[in-house]
Amino acid sequence: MNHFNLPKIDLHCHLDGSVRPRTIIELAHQQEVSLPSDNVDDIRALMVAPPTCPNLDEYLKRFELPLSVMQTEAAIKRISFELFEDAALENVKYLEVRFGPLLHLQQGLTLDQVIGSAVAGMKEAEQQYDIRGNYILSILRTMPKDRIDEVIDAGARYLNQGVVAFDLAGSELPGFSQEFIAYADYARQLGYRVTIHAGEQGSGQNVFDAVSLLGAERIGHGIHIKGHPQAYQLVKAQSVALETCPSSNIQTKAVDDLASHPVKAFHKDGVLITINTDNRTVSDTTMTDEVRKVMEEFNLSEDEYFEIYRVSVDNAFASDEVKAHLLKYLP
Ligand SMILES: O=c1[nH]cnc2c1ncn2[C@H]1C[C@H](O)[C@@H](CO)O1
Ligand SMILES: [Zn+2]
Repeated sequence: MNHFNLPKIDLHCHLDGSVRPRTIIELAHQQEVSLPSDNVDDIRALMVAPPTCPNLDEYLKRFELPLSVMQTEAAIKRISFELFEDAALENVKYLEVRFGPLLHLQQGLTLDQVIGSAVAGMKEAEQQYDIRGNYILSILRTMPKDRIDEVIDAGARYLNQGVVAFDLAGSELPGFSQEFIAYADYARQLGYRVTIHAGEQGSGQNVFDAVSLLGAERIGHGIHIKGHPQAYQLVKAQSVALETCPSSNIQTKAVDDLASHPVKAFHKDGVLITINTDNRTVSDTTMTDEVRKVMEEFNLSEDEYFEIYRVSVDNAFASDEVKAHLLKYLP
């Protein structure tokens, strides 16, 4: 099986967790940001979360370095372009990238500049490569809530022209959904689709709440619906697709190891699952690696791979035209 050649779809990939280490060094020089080292291997070592991360919060510390150089329009555009380029070069045909616009305001950019630069980088890559994409705007659950509506309003200018969805990311506390009902409602009213990180660090109840209170159509990770019958049934009944990210799930201790990842059991039982990277640099991975790991660990046939590919197409926040294009890659 040549996993590199397979057409692939990544629905869960963070911009700031997928920056090339060499780009960090070049941008730091240009921006006169001081780095602990100019050696690409040293920088990579600082960016990649160790397999021994005690938890998600430890993993999230790896984003500070990339974010320090992602505060100008040119840097955001370049990093967006390079992410789509890297994905296209390993046969990813469709990529949904997410990031937190509020994390990019440290040097005076407006939200429109931040979102516009990310979209511009993606569009440039779409012109050059056989890849299509969209952006998802993430709100960090631990940040003050006073500017969330501004993010939603700023992104609305790009809706269905590069921006498609609203997400909640960052540390996951029990019952977080209650605090975000009004924001998710507002985003849905304006036409955003909704996906929420839940059941990664937290319990299956968080998945239940994200679907029932926030209207999540997809769930980032969702591992912990295992062992929570109500959440499991709701996800199945409402055909909510799970964006699983196997390597990241091991690093953050959402699962002990790949063998105990529920991805195959979910798939066999009719839970909609997709395979994604989460963070290409922080999790030191690619779509080729994620697909290979899952297929080898669980002995998936090519037919089973394409069943999962089809779930990704069906649940992508893409236009009908893009979905029709993606279906052409099925054997
Ligand atoms: O796997 C994750 N779970 C929760 N939050 C995450 C994960 N990966 C990245 N993030 C956070 C850190 C980033 O700064 C933010 C926006 O991309 O999203
Ligand atoms: Zn994520």
